[in-house]
Amino acid sequence: MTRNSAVRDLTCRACGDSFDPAETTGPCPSCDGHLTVTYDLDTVEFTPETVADRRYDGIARYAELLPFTAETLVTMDEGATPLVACPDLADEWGVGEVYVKDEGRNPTGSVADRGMAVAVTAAAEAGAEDVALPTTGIEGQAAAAYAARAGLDSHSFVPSRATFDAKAMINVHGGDMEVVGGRYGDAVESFRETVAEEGWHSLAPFGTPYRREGAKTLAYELAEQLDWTAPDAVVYPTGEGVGLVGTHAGATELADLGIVGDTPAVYAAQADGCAPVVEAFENDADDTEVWETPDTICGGIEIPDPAGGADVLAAIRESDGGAVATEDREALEGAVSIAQAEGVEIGASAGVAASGAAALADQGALGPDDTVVLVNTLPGNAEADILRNHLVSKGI
Ligand SMILES: N[C@@H](CCOP(=O)(O)O)C(=O)O
Repeated sequence: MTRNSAVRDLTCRACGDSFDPAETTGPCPSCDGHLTVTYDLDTVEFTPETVADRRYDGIARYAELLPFTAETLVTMDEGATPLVACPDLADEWGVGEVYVKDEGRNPTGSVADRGMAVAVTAAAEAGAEDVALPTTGIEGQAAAAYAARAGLDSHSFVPSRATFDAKAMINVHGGDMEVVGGRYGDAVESFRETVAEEGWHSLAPFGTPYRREGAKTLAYELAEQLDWTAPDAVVYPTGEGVGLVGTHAGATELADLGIVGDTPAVYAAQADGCAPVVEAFENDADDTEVWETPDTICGGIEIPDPAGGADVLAAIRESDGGAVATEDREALEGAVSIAQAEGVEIGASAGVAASGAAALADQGALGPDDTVVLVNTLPGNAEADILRNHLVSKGI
């Protein structure tokens, strides 16, 4: 058996239609909306005790709440990343506890590995030979790695500004890459023009229901690492929204199963040079509008038209969270100060989570009794040049 027998169907968030997962892999066939994997939670055996008995450390540890069995997953033990306490930050911000969930310690060095493990498994199960996606860089690196492991060909559409490391590693994994001049929006356009024509299996964010499924595991790990309690707040650097939406979905499942009492408030952290989610949140809108002039040093979250905009807004409202934008300078300062005070190396996008959390603490949204988690999406040394240039610009 390859599929988890607890999976009920794929349900469309927009029109409510449901589909057999054996017959559909992409967006909703009725309306092109986002499909969500639903489970018969009554039949799921998932408790702290059953999890403790598992012989897996990575995401397969939580296979009862994933679409495929542990033995079927295309996995490199992604997940099982450290939750690092940052007491100096907690003191500085006047909040109870601060942790960095260090996703830079994943097999290809980013949070994208979680989703890609499940999405590439789904592609292989569906008999795909080629997978394709638009990417700011790290997701393409992860897709190329997992596709290589599954024996599939991968095609990444990457804006020229993506980091050298990510582009190089796509090639090192044998992935095909189209480097598109311009910014991420141009890469998405080029992807769309090609993917249908070639008949490739889409790994685009929300173009498959399965990246979100892998992203859910971050919430299970947080709960397990905090002795099966939910943190009060998770501050997530947000681009397309897969990570934040998946984290909220995983936390909601744990609450529905009665394993944790409440879900964390999720906060979308963005750079003020490209903050469509923050703008929509502040305007009480249900969906994002295209950000016409995206411009931030944090290339991984420079997403002017997030595919998951409506899903992110629903998740942050449902969880009593919010959205916060800060300047690039503050984000880089946040990343550098965590490296200097706590020793933890985080990337520029996670710097946005740090500066965003500081702003939220300042506004009183995070308080002295709160346990706050910042998600670090990739290792600091993948963006060492950006971080060091910030120091140079300060004359250090
Ligand atoms: N890609 C981001 C991380 C979060 O992305 P999302 O598309 O899941 O919102 C990064 O590079 O930091």
